[in-house]
Amino acid sequence: MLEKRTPIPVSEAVKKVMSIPQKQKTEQVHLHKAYRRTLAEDLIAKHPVPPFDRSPYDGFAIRSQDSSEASRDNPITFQVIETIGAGSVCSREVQSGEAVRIMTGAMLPKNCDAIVMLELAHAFSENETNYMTIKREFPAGHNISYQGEDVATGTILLKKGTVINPGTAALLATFGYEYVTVAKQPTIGVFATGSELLDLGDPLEPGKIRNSNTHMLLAQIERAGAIPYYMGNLPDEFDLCYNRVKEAAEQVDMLITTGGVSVGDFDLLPEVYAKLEAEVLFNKIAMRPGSVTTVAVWQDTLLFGLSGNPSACYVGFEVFVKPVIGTSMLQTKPHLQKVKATLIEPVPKANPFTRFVRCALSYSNDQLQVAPSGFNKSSAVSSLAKTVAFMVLPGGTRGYTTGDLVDVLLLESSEGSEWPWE
Ligand SMILES: Nc1nc2c(c(=O)[nH]1)N[C@H]1C(S)=C(S)[C@@H](COP(=O)(O)OP(=O)(O)OC[C@H]3O[C@@H](n4cnc5c(N)ncnc54)[C@H](O)[C@@H]3O)O[C@H]1N2
Ligand code: MOO
Ligand SMILES: [Mg+2]
Repeated sequence: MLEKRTPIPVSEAVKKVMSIPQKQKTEQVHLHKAYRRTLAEDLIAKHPVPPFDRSPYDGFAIRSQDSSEASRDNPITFQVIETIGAGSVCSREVQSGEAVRIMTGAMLPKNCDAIVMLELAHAFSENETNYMTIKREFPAGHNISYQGEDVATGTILLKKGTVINPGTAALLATFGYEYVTVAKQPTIGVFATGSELLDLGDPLEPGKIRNSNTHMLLAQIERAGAIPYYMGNLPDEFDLCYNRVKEAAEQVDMLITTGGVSVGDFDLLPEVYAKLEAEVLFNKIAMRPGSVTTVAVWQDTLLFGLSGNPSACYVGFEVFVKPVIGTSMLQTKPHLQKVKATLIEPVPKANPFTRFVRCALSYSNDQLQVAPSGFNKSSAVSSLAKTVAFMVLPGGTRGYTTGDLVDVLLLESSEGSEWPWE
C-alpha cells in the first residue's frame, strides 16, 4: 500500500535538520586563500592602528607654539632641519624655530604637534640651508593622524563566525596574520538519480533529459562556502543506488541526492534509507516547491534527498542544506537573510502550503521591489537563472497583489539570518 506522508511546517523541518550536530573543525590557511572563508576565532587588536602619531599630508611638522604669532603681516620663518618620507623617522628632536619636511604617513617627529600642508607654506633655500615661511597660526593637533584613532589595542574587531571579505583581509593583514584560523569547509557529495538523465555532452534522445540539478547544486554548494564533490548520475537501479550512496556517505561530510524521493515506482531513495537503517527526519513538508524533500541521518552524516524537479531541488538546498553548511562553519547567522520588499506584479495563486516563489529584485524610489523571475512551476529551470531571492508566501493565504509588502529571502547576501522562520 502507498505510504501516507504527513507534511510538517517548514520551521519544524529546518529545526530538525539543525538539531543534528555538525563537526565544526578548524584549519589554518594563508591569508591569500582566506577570502570567503569563515573566521574561527575572534580578531582582537594586538596593537593600536595607526601604531604611531603620523602626518596625514605632505607638509612640514612644527611645534604649534612657534606659529602662534604668525599672520599675513607677521610671517614666521622656520629652519627646515630634515626631510622624512613614510617609513623614516626623524633623527633629531625639533627645537624652537625648526621644522621638518614630512611626507604623508611619516611618523611625527618628537616635540612636533602640528602639520602645515605644503600648499600653505613658502619653502626656499639660502646659503644651502632650507627654510619655510607661514602666515597663520597652526594650533596644537592640527592635521595629526593620532596613534590608535582607527583602532585601540584590545578592541574586538571581528567575531568568530564572520565571513572574510576584502575589508576583513585588510584588517587581518594590518595585524600581521600571514595564516588565519578558519572553519574547515564541509565536503558535500552530489548524486543525481534518474534513468532519464544524460550527461553534458550527450545528444538528446526520446524520453531523456540532461542532468541540470547536479551542476546547479555544485554552484549552490560553492556559494554557501562548502566544497562540492561531483559523483555523477545514478540510474534507477536499487542495488547500484544503495551501494553508491553508502560508499559516498562514508567519504563526505554530507551527501545530497536529487530525485527519487517521491512515491513513484522508481523513486528509490526511501528504500535506500530504509536498508541503510538511516533515521528519516521528515519526508513531507508543507511547502511548495520541495514538498517531498527528505532528510535522513546515517552514522552522523546528513543525507539530503532533494526533489528531482529543478526548482524544488534549488529551494530545498537553500532552505535546508545552506544553514547546515553555515553552522558547520561556525556562522551565527547561517540562514538566508530575510527582508521586506514590495510586489510589483500580482501573484494570484492561493497558497495551501508555504510558497517559495523564485524572484528577481529591483529598486525604485529607494524601495526594494520583488517580482517572480519567470515560469514558476516546480519543474521550471528557466526562471532559476534570474533568481536572486525567494518570496515567502505563508501557507493558508490567498493570492497577493501589486503593492503588497512580502517577506523575501536573499540568496546572494553574505549577511544571513539567525532564524528567519516564524
Ligand atoms: N503521486 C504523486 N506524484 C508526485 C508527488 C506526489 O506527492 N504524489 N509529488 C510531486 C512533487 S511535488 C515532486 S517535487 C516530484 C518529486 O519527484 P522526485 O523527487 O521523486 O524526483 P523524480 O521523480 O526523480 O523526478 C522528478 C522530475 O524531475 C526531473 N529530474 C530529476 N532529476 C533531474 C536532474 N538531475 N536534472 C533535471 N531534471 C531532473 C525528472 O526527470 C522528473 O521530471 O514528484 C511529483 N510526483
Ligand atoms: O515537492 Mo514538489 O516540488 O512541491 O512540486
Ligand atoms: Mg519521482
